[in-house]
Amino acid sequence: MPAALPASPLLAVRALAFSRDELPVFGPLDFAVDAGEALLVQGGNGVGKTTLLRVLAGLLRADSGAVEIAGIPAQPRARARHMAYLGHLPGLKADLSALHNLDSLCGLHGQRPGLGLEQALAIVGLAGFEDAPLRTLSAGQKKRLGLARLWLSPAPLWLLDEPYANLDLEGIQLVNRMVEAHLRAGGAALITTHGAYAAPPVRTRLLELGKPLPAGVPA
Ligand SMILES: Nc1ncnc2c1ncn2[C@@H]1O[C@H](COP(=O)(O)OP(=O)(O)OP(=O)(O)O)[C@@H](O)[C@H]1O
Repeated sequence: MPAALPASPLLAVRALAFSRDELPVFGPLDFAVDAGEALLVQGGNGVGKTTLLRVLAGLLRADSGAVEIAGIPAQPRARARHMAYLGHLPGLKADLSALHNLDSLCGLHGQRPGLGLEQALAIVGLAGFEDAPLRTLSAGQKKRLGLARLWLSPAPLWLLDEPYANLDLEGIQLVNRMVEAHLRAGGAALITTHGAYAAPPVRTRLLELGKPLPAGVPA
């Protein structure tokens, strides 16, 4: 009997590079993330963490390199099915209520079965805020609404840009519990952070991005 082939990683990145105005922002980078695993993308301000996640999400085009999702080249349809992106601007509308925001995002990107919108709001501590317009929520409450959206997403690969920003201690623990449960269920997560202070206790790889020196600055 032939030996079983190893399964492809959920995300595989080869020689991925991105530059702006011919100045390198990151890369070439090679890494992989398996199901059940987190990749912590670390580095100081301006090293390219957000840019990397936006390239992976297909929001920016890389100069060179390849991105594969479960062994398949990351075309827009594969990205839409497999990736959920939580960024600084999580695609929420200021004049819609918390519930309507979730409803419209689930309509666009899908919703995992067996979990209601109100239930997701309660999980992130927003019970009672269903009808509140987004513009009346605090920065941390908006982040929690983004987390409810994430929790409702059926996508296995989470791209989390500074998920702890604006959250209180209980919110930070909520993110870590969500990541743990998502990985236990066979998902994976890329998490950008300035430091290791809030890393969830899960199987984790590290990707340290370094700062490219500005032109004219001595090494
Ligand atoms: N829209 C843009 N136009 C031009 N340059 C940009 C733009 N966005 C980011 N940059 C530059 O690209 C580099 C990487 O930025 P990026 O936001 O990816 O860094 P980061 O590591 O996420 O930083 P931070 O920790 O401060 O959020 C920085 O030098 C930044 O100045």
